[in-house]
Amino acid sequence: MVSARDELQAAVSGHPGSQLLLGQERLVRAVSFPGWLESWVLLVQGAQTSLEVLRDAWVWRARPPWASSSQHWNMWSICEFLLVTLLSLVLINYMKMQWSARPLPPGPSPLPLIGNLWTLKFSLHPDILNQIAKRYGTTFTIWMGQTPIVVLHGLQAVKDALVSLSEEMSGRPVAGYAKALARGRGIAVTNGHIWRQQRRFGLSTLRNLGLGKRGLESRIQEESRCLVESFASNNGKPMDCNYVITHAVANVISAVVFGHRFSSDDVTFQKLVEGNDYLFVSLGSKWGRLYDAFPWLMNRVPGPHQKAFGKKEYLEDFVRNELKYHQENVNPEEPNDVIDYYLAQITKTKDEPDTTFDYDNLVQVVIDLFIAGTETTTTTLQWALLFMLVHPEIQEKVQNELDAVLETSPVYEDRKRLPYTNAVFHEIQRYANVSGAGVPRSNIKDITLNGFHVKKGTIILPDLGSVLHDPKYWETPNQFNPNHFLDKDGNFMSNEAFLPFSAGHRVCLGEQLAQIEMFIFLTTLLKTFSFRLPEGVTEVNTNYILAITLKPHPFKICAVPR
Ligand code: HEM
Repeated sequence: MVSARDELQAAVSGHPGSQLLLGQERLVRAVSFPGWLESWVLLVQGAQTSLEVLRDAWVWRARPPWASSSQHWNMWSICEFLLVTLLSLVLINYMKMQWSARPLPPGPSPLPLIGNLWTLKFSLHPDILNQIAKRYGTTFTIWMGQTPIVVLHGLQAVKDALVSLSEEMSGRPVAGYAKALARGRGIAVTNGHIWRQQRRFGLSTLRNLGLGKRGLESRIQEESRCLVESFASNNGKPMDCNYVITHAVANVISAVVFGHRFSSDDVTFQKLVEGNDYLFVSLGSKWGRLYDAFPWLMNRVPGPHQKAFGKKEYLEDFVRNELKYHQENVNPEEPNDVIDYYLAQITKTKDEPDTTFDYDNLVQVVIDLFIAGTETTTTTLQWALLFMLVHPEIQEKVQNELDAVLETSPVYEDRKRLPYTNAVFHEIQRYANVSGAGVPRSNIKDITLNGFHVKKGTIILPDLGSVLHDPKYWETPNQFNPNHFLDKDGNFMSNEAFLPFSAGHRVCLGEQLAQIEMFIFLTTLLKTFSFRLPEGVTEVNTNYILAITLKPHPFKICAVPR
């Protein structure tokens, strides 16, 4: 076989323009798909030849050796060559995308390099995904740049994958940015053995913490009393409730993981909450996507992603300090929080060769619980208060039911005696749809989805928003309507399409904690205050802001004591 270098040399000794064309020709031959391997060899050879020509042109400047004294390097040829090379590369890239799209479910045609990013407006907008589903059905493919994502739309498609193929669908795609932040540790962005061990530990610890007299519920009740004080201190004046709710929710997680709460004046705690918030937002940012695409480069350039790494370090130091305190002061016989349980687990498993329980994983598990549990719950509670402002008649009906039923501080068990309140809280979660299009998964084995063969390792997005608004399961999917959860006699009625926490092996780890928390916070607040719009304000924006969660626009609220 004649090597690229031999061909180049032959060309150099021949016609002056032929070496320019050689690289082009190889690139064009690569497009004609002789086969994957051959195609790549030609592509690499084409690029190599082209680079060598350019290098020589640079070294010899305006006078290459084959040129006679009157012949000068023609800049036009270089420009022409570069243009054709570029176009060829774009064309190759496009054809490769089309080629790899063949076995995947149908979807809008991707553009070279950017895929469907333009159509998607560079994010996973629920309305756009709806439009695509109308055209291509419940299982379709979109391209985020060069990466195909199979989207599952509506309850049936999501259930067929997450529930019927729970094990196969239990992978999490871990792109560059999340990987760099979590460094392969913890629960939310790990896979395989490490994920299984850490997740199992997380679940059993949350269950253990729910029991006993210092159980989760009494901690949440304690926090709800502090939240009431924060609202009350504003004396019914207009306030932005984001800050107080975020602190209350972060304090519940603090109680779970560190075993104690923090005063909202505590500067270190404020920095923890702020860092946690920053990291969560940055995970969904454009800088994060740039990092996914060019990790080597992004590691070397400044930007908000570098700030996120700094915040992550602060969070890690914070957790390590707590860890040290626990090691020095806590009785291992009486575990009281996640750190205590984890330390006991490290000791218990230290001689097991395949153990993944160590201090680094401990730190990441704690951070995962903070990141996954704070923003989602805070945002849902914000939506809850916003919907109460927009639907004062619903707020009043809930309050009447609470007055009639509750005599003492609410406990989660009370939901069974409060069917209307329970229905309203479920409807808040359904309608708010804080997880938007959901969290991506990947399949750990080859599977068939809706008749399409999907190869192991494909990114699959179970669109949870489409389930929570699936017209087959909700009478008025686009209206806030508590009747979605009530039967004709006014009893609470569950709905199989209520999946805000997802489903299957990777279902939200904090589902129960979040539900208890939201129930106790909201019942306590609505029993104590009437929530009203500030005087003179007649309208509220109920559209969402598309961040990593679907967030409400900032709003002011008056908490008037009842
Ligand atoms: C309203 C509140 C919440 C909502 C709507 C929510 C929703 C979700 C969703 C949709 C997922 C992705 C599941 C999947 O991969 O399909 C998830 C994962 C997760 N959530 Fe939540 N969540 C909430 C609260 C919490 C809380 C309070 C905690 C912790 C205490 C928590 C911890 C986690 C963790 C650790 C994961 C990753 C699980 C894994 O990858 O195995 N979440 N959550």
